[in-house]
Amino acid sequence: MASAVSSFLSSPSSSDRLPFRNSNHNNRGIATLSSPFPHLWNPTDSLLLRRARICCSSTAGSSNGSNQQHLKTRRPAEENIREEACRRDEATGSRGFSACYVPFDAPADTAETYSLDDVVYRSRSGGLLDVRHDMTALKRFPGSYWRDLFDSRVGRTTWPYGSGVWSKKEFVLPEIDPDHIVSLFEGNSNLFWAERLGRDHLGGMPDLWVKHCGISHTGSFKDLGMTVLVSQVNRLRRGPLNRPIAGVGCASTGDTSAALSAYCAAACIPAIVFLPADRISLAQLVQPIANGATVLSIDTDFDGCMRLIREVTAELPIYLANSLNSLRLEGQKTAAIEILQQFDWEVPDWVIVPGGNLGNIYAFYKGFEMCRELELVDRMPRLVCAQAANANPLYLHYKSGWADFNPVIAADTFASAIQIGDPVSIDRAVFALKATDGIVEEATEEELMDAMSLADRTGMFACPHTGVALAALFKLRERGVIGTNDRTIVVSTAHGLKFTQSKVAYHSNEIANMVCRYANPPVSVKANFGAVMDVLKKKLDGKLGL
Ligand SMILES: Cc1ncc(COP(=O)(O)O)c(C=O)c1O
Ligand SMILES: N[C@@H](CCOP(=O)(O)O)C(=O)O
Repeated sequence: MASAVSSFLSSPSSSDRLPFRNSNHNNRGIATLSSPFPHLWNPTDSLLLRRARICCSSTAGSSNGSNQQHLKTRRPAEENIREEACRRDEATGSRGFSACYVPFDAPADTAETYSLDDVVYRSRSGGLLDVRHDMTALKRFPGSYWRDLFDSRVGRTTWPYGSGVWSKKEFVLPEIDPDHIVSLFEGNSNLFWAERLGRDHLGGMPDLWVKHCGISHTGSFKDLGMTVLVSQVNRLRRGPLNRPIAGVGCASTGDTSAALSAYCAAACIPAIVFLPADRISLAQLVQPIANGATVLSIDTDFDGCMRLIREVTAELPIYLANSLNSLRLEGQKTAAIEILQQFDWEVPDWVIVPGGNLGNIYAFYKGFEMCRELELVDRMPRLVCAQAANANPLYLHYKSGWADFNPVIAADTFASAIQIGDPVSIDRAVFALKATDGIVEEATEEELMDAMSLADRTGMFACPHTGVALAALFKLRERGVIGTNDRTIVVSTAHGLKFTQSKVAYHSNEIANMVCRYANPPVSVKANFGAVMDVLKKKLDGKLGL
């Protein structure tokens, strides 16, 4: 496949390779006339004219306009939801909310800040960055205001709030113009009550839930972060900023690349993805290919790809889309806010997250912590990060009592998307776990595949990474750390359909040194009634009433 794929490859033309211009220019303006993509969501003269026309026509003829404000009039036929949002946003704008980059874990009064319009991934000292919101501005409103506002936006088509990410826009990218947002209405994912798994296999756990972040546009939680990152790139590339960003690039174990490619394709922005050759599933490989990305299948592991993309993005005007870029985490943190919302703003006891490059565990921390600080809720859940034993640098670090961190060479694992030995967000993960009295667990290949397959037996179709999180849950229940009645959320990070090869191997009993306890291979039967009856009698022994 890799060689077939190589014929798809093409490099960006050299004329696109303009140097970045870092700037503090902070655009608060609304949609512009100079978009490089006139065919795409372009606020052209005619849109401005239409806006003006619509504003006039909606005030004219409504002599008692204020009495009717609570009634939403249908948007005019010639206007789409994006245009409607721009018209509305001219009145409301960012309402004084703002955010900037600061060094990760910097003191409140740090002088080192960067505009989100800067292209910057590292602090002056080479450390990680974080997006810091103006909490004083947000605190002007009580927690109940934010709860009601977010609840009022769920499940609507109003641009951009129909997205589970952008329904929390004020907590994400408060200043972005709705016209620059690239959203596929991601988020709002199912919080699945794992009734049978909890009851039959975890000692009667009545309050066990699976947050299905993988039932999403590209089949993983990465969509939540990518809508934010690609929206910001769209803003930078379009007027008035007009930054010469030739494309967006990432290293990936399969899910980041799928999300990046889809969002870039939707926004007509070139995507470049570096994939470790022969280490990702076929379904994941075909996603960026189908979306028209430039796909480089590289003869190294994920950590090698990550080193290369960092070098390349330092050299070329290609914007980095990995979670080293803290913008991504602003979108991913909304999954935590969504969980709170789905429980009517009650805080669960435990949240278990599979970890690889370790951005997501911090994103969950950040979402919960922001809601606590702004008094949407009154406490924090305890976080568990679950790793595959074959790729467990965080687990080893935790077991050493957070002594020196040592990267590892990650071995092959069925949880291929977390086959990462040198996670870029190690500091963020340690911070999140320490702040929540968190725990790190690991799962062997057999444990993760059994846990995934057992969950499937109860009606799920989990991915192996969710299997890692479920295996951690089994262990913590066995040890009595998680109690029978604890409200527990397992974060499912990808769709099982992306990982059918591993399920086929398991159910075919084809995996060396693995018992495959829950394997359920199909039965081959001759095409005659007697043979079929024999199989059914044997299978349903005693349950046929014969
Ligand atoms: C399916 C899946 N689960 C879990 C993870 C781990 O997320 P993170 O890298 O943010 O720790 C990833 C990516 O790394 C993933 O693709
Ligand atoms: N699992 C990830 C690995 C890269 O993680 P990122 O969050 O830093 O982009 C993937 O799917 O590529």
